[in-house]
Amino acid sequence: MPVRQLDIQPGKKQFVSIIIVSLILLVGSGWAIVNGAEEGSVSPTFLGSYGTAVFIFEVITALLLLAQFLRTGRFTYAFLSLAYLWVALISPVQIMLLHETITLTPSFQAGGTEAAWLWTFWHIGFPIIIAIALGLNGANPIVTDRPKFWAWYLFTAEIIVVAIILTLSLFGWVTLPEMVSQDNQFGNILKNIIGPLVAFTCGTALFMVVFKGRFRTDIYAWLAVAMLAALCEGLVSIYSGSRFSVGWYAARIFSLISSGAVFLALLLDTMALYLKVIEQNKELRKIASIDKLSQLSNRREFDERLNEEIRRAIRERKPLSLIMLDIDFFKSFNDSYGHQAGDRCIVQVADSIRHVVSRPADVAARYGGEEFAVLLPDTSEQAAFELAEEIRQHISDTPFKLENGEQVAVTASFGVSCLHPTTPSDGGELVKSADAALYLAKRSGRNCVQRPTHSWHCERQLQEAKVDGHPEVLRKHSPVSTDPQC
Ligand SMILES: Nc1nc2c(ncn2[C@@H]2O[C@H](COP(=O)(O)OP(=O)(O)OP(=O)(O)O)[C@@H](O)[C@H]2O)c(=O)[nH]1
Repeated sequence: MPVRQLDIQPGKKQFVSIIIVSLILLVGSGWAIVNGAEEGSVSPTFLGSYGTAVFIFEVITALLLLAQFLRTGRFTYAFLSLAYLWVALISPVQIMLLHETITLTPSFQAGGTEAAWLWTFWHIGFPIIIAIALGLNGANPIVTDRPKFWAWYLFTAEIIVVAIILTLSLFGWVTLPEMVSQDNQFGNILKNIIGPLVAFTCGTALFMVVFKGRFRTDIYAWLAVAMLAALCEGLVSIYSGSRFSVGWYAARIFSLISSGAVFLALLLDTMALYLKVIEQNKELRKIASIDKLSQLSNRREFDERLNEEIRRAIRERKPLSLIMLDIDFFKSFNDSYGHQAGDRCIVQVADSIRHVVSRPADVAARYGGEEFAVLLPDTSEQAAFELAEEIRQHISDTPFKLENGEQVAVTASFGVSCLHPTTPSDGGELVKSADAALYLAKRSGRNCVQRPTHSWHCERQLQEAKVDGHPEVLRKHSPVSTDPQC
């Protein structure tokens, strides 16, 4: 399903930049119209760089706009992309025809007139397609849920049309009216008909972009600049002298601005979207890993971190400890003071855990209901035991305040376990033993900390010996062992 919520609105800085560029375009065109007929230096290398820049800008802009179409399904973006593809396909050939020798190769019957006609197709086709694009962008923009199919269909159709235009222009199969004389002077058709027509279509497209697009997104805002630049190019072309005149150079620069404006907007959009996605990913990760009530890690995050820490402890041959704790008589607390008070009590216990557990590597989590777990990497059983005792003390020293001001004592029971993991499945073993110790704490009268039973330790040592292949330990713990400790 296409995503439609990622349009970036232009900020204050962008509006200021748009106003500055527009003013430069208007003042520059005024100047170029007055001085346009003056001869400039003939620089065929300028044509090469200009052609390359236009082609690259147009191709990338067309692709980025195509991506917008595939994302949103809006036909406006499809046609905007077609407009830029149109220029990308026609402009290299047109610029090659202008290059020094004028003819592309002798087998092509093409020259200055064909170049001028391709310029016409380029400069009239582009604003017409832009105007169509904006015409499709009403209050209820036309969208499709099959953007890929339409992309293939529309792009193929345009490529066929361009192929026909290029073939007709390059092979001399049709005789087009002369527009440029032998000495590169622009003819009457170009000056009196084509130039004004280009200016008119660009003006219409600019009107559509401003009144339909209303600067709602970066793309529409910079598209307005692009169309203003295209309009300036058309106007200056009417008044410029010949190829390589001052006006001709100015028109080429406006053409570059027209090509680069949306390209720049799309680049800025892509950057902004990239940063937004990173931000949202972080936010999503946080939402997915935090328990809403206690703001500690949730069970999912705990399980993930347990696996990670087990792997790390195996690698680094370090101990891993776990504290499991459960609020005492929580059912009767809920029954006596209500579920909401119960919730606040869970938050208070979580605060006590947070107060004591401060190492960044430790993971304090709500394991489920009124049960919590604290994972302590690189921590011995004795250190974990002391930490659990500290949490227990903090919880029992912090009575719960009811809404009527009455204070209620809250306690919790703790199970502590520690092991030097040897296999990834030891995560389950660690939880099981801490849980067993917690059960022991409940049976021993609650509000206390317990470790796993001695027999669990012996069994564990036996397992480790099997894994490490220490026969002496195996012998010590074998069923016929006379070791009084086990
Ligand atoms: N208010 C509240 N209660 C919860 C929440 N999650 C679990 N509980 C309640 O916690 C109670 C846990 O009860 P039990 O498992 O019997 O344990 P207990 O009453 O604390 O008894 P001991 O653990 O043996 O001390 C149940 O009544 C659950 O409904 C929660 O998010 N909020």
